[in-house]
Amino acid sequence: MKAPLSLSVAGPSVRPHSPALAAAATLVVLQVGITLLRPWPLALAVDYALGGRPLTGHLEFLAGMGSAKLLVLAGAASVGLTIVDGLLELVIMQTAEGAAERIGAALRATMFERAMTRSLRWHDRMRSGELVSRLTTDVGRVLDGVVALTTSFLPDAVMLVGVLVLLLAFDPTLLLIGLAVVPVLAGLAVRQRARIRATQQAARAESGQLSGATTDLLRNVRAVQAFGRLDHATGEYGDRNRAVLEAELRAIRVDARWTPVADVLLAIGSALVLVVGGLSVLNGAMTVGGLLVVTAYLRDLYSPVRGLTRLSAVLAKAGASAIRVREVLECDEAVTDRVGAWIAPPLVEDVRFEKVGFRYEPDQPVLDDFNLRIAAGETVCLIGPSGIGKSTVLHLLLRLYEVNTGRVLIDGVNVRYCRQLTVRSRFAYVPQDPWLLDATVAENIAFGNPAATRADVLEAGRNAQVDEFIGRLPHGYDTTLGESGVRLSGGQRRRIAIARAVVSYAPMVLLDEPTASLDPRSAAAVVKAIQTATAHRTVLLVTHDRALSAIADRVVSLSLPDLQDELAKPLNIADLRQRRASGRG
Ligand SMILES: Nc1ncnc2c1ncn2[C@@H]1O[C@H](COP(=O)(O)OP(=O)(O)OP(=O)(O)O)[C@@H](O)[C@H]1O
Repeated sequence: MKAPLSLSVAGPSVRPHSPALAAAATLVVLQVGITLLRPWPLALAVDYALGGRPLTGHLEFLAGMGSAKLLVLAGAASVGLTIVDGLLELVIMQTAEGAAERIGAALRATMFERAMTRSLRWHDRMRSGELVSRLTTDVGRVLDGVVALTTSFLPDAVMLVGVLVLLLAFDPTLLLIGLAVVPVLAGLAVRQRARIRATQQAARAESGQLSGATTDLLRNVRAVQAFGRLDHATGEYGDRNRAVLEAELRAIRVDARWTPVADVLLAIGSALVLVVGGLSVLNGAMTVGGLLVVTAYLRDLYSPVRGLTRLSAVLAKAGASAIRVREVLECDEAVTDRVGAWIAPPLVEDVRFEKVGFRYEPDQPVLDDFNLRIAAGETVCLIGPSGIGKSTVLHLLLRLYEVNTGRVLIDGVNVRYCRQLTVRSRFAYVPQDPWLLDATVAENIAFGNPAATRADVLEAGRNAQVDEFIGRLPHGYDTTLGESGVRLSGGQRRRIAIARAVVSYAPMVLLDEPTASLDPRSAAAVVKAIQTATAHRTVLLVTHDRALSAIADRVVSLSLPDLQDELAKPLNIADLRQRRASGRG
């Protein structure tokens, strides 16, 4: 079966919960046994209590009972079976659904972890809304498939076999008549499953696009309002929304068309049995109770047939979602550590770019034969026109992307052979967009160093000039910043990002346009913060700000390749320290 195979994507998350699922499946089989017993009290009432048939054979123990007592017994048995059935249903629901929720949580956690460790190249392509849709809706549908497999497939199959055996023993002719419609039904179910799967796949793809667009538009609500482009936003959302609606309606039409077809076919089978069985009753070849039992069993036979065809639709939907879940789980696009990767050196000599070539897209080189050496303790300012690749240089140092050619070295060791986490721990990064979380000021600063104490955070805040504005926030360092730090000004956000770098104690600080678009007063505060924060550290600074570039020991221009050889030369550290001491650094 194709759909269950695709559900194997949930396998590792299912395994720890397979005992619970197995228990649920066993109880469901027990429930099938109860269902198979349910027609018999009616037969007892009709044939023996009302019809006066003699109680012989395995019913002889009831022979002394009068008709009234037999009727009460039949009623009580019917109620008793219903109660047991209900209790089983309760336990099955709790066990299976509970296990499904746990499996869902585990699957989401695995997917999230997977997504968080994929390369930025992958994230550049995958919209975050699309990813959210896969983590939530698609995981939910895969779980529906797992639950349906546990609670429907096995019992329906057991029920089918059980009823077939009983009917075969009871009346093989009527069984054959009743089964006449089943091959037609099965053929239609197979075709239907393929159609449902295709329409569901299309609907899920459209839904993912809608989630992507929604996240993008909501994140940019400020731009939409500031530019008065509500028409554009609602237009784009409306188009995507309509596309989802149309795809879902198509999927519903395909799904719904199936129900009446199956019901009519099954009704034809029942009618044939009723006519032929009724004639047998009239001929005296069969009792009324017997006919009632056969028709009840036939209903029980059709119920799993209908159940299995419905299951096929659920699995088709789950299969479409499983493909989308699998795309995340099985994506191996990541910056990975080699087996036996080293701990990155402590950065006591230098960092070097040697003949580095890099491109985000195959046909668009960003860096080509790029060389740069930054000695430990040095502050280098990287300048160059917009889009030349300055931020890219910082990304390559952090090993957020792998270089295509050449090498990035820390103390002479290629970062490619070092564990990513240890490489990143050598750098404190202040990105152009400060990347603040929806957490408190203190939590945002401590993000730079999980071991930071409250005192470390406050000291970093002091050094990064956060103290200058913290008094104006309602709860000081415990004020929640809102999504992306919306409750702060640009300069305030940058100073928190600098405090985050300060608290990290990494030997080298990477700063990307930290004073861009700030007014002179805020820029001066940020420059002061940087000077305090970067004392005694190696610094690579990207800026167009003259005041800020003045704190550098060297300025490197990315637009002048002929300078690069000169810049790659080692710097005299003693000279550097002397210049720093004399106040030039
Ligand atoms: N994630 C990405 N995917 C594809 N191309 C990218 C990506 N990030 C940057 N680029 C491209 O790479 C080039 C270098 O970008 P980068 O951000 O390094 O430039 P920059 O010199 O820092 O520019 P600016 O001064 O404007 O910040 C640009 O042409 C940019 O379009």
